[in-house]
Amino acid sequence: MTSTKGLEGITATESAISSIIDDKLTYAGYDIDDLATNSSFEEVIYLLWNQKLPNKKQLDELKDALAEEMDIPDEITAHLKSYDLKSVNPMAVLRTSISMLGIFDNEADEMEEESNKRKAVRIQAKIPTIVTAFARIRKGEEPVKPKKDLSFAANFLYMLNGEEPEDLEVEAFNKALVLHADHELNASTFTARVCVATLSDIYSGVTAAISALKGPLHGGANERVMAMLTEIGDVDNAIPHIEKKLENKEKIMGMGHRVYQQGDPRAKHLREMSRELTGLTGHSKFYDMSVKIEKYIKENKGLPANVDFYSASVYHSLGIDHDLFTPIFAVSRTSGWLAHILEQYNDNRLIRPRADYTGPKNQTYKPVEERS
Ligand SMILES: CC(=O)SCCNC(=O)CCNC(=O)[C@H](O)C(C)(C)COP(=O)(O)OP(=O)(O)OC[C@H]1O[C@@H](n2cnc3c(N)ncnc32)[C@H](O)[C@@H]1OP(=O)(O)O
Ligand SMILES: O=C([O-])CC(=O)C(=O)O
Repeated sequence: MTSTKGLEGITATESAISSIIDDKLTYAGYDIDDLATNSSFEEVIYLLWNQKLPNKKQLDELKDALAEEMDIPDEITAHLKSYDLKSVNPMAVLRTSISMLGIFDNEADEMEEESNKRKAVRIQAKIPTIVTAFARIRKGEEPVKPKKDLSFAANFLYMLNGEEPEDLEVEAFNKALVLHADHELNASTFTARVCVATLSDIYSGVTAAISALKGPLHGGANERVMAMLTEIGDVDNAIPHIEKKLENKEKIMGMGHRVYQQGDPRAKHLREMSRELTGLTGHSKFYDMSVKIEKYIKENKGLPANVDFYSASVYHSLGIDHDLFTPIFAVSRTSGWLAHILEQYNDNRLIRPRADYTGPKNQTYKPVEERS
């Protein structure tokens, strides 16, 4: 047997949901540039789950179904109030909350397709309510009930801040949701598929995916980008700071990608949003630093910025707490995870690769008293 570290270059499944070919990303055949410019997040949810764009009636039905399911059980709100709120990691809270949500769903273990589709709507609808309720509770504020007539993006910002957002904020947030929604067989999506390929339930699949997204080499990079920019503090300090990190063999968060060689097509949209929003909110220095770092890393390491790099300064400009950046990624990526989970159930086979054994051989058991 020969193994490939990190499964690099291995094609592990067929999928009709999204593709990355020659550095071009499409969702069900639609170019990400087209979707980022024109579509609502709700349309993208429908697209990922059905591999076609909805007509008006189908879109309205999905919006109604999401609106119907946005409220969360009181037990989840009580659980969100039960933590040592200063030290808890919001991704750990989210991971636990989605798992707990399954406990309050009577059909959690039903495996029929229609039941799984109902649960997909339920999970997608409730995840923003959970993230925003937690964000408010830890500040000593009461959760804000969802407004069922707002768009998905507007509702998130409304539940987070308790007031209806400006159009520009909604537009930016919607675009960020669209850009993060799916990405072929990334680590968290693969995790979700491995989990449900055992015929475990959909809540387990999403909980597993959240666990994988949390790591700094994946979704957890975005909040670390912001920590780095904050530590740099000043545009003139950007390159010396990066040089020092590289000397210490540290990775620069938000840079590099397993699949993209030239560039991540999502990054240019987030770069432009960062330029605009940091300019409007008096945070231009974070954009200026980011541009310098991106250029330096490209020239010196040949690595492109990934989706996490500019999303950091975009979310910061929207006034969002830095440790909510990764949960927000999860709110969006849930749409992709659910699409992949449904696709996996639809044509399932257990995912079980092999390992090249490198440990000792031909050992003989000795009783503990005889061991040195
Ligand atoms: C949504 C997302 O998940 S996008 C990715 C988010 N993650 C990050 O931004 C974290 C920073 N980036 C990384 O760690 C990597 O680029 C990954 C994890 C994204 C991809 O990793 P891989 O394809 O496994 O590449 P790997 O980590 O093996 O790196 C290959 C080489 O490039 C270097 N490299 C890769 N990324 C970086 C980086 N961000 N900063 C500095 N060096 C880097 C590695 O040190 C390694 O160098 P070496 O060959 O001299 O040892
Ligand atoms: O595809 C990957 O490896 C990581 C990524 O960019 C994503 O999940 O959006």
